[in-house]
Amino acid sequence: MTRLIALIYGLASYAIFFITILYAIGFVDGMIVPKDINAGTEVPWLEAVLVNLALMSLFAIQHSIMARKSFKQWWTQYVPASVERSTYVLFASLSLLLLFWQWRPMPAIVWQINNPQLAMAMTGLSLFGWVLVFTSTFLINHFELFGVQQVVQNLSNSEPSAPVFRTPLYYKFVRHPIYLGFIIAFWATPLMTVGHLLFAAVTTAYIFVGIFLEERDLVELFGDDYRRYRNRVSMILPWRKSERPPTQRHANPFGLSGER
Ligand SMILES: C[S@@+](CC[C@H](N)C(=O)[O-])C[C@H]1O[C@@H](n2cnc3c(N)ncnc32)[C@H](O)[C@@H]1O
Repeated sequence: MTRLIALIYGLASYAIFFITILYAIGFVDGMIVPKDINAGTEVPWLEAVLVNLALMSLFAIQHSIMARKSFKQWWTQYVPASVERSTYVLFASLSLLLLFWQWRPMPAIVWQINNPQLAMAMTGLSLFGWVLVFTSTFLINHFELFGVQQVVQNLSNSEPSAPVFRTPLYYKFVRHPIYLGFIIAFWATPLMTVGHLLFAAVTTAYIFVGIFLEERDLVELFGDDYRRYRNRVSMILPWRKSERPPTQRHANPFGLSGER
């Protein structure tokens, strides 16, 4: 019975996440949803900046803290391990929904593309970013990332699968295609307002902090496999890294050579 409740909870959290990500596309790209990033009542700019920063910080803090191993160890004393990931997904979705609801528009224009073909190309590029995000989650393990695999395994009384290091397709070119997808989706817009710029800049900065924390955990989890991968494949932009032995990189972090 408890396992069935866990499954229903996991599926409900996944459904809320799915609605949230669809809303996020409409919110950022100004499509379909009732309130997008430039909609709503205008308030004094200082109030708008403070409220928007607080909303983004709430998401960032929740998202970073709940993803750490030490937090999970403490938290699973109170929450069954099988629903830990679903709870994380649920809290992240709720903090994003709060952001969409309470976001204060800042409509001053930073850039605007008036050429219809070019404007459409920018929106297309943003949608390509979302496709990159979505498809990359399947390359890693979509249902494990969003907690569904854990509640299904728990229902069938099987052991949770150990994390597997994967580098398929996009992961051969960049280490963080999901984050690259978000950056493209947030910056490629035909109408960049001050509010949208604040959103794109803060989330991009947060992504780089997230990468730092995530890679620390990945090195701990996968050891030399991840270190070698990091030496070989670039972080976010798909250009080839010059291959150098890892020892030389550590010994000589500024790339200064004593050789003449
Ligand atoms: C939201 S995903 C982001 C993945 C990656 N940073 C990206 O941008 O595509 C975060 C989860 O992916 C896992 N992860 C990241 N890279 C991975 C890889 N190459 N293989 C397996 N899991 C990975 C992390 O351990 C973390 O649980």
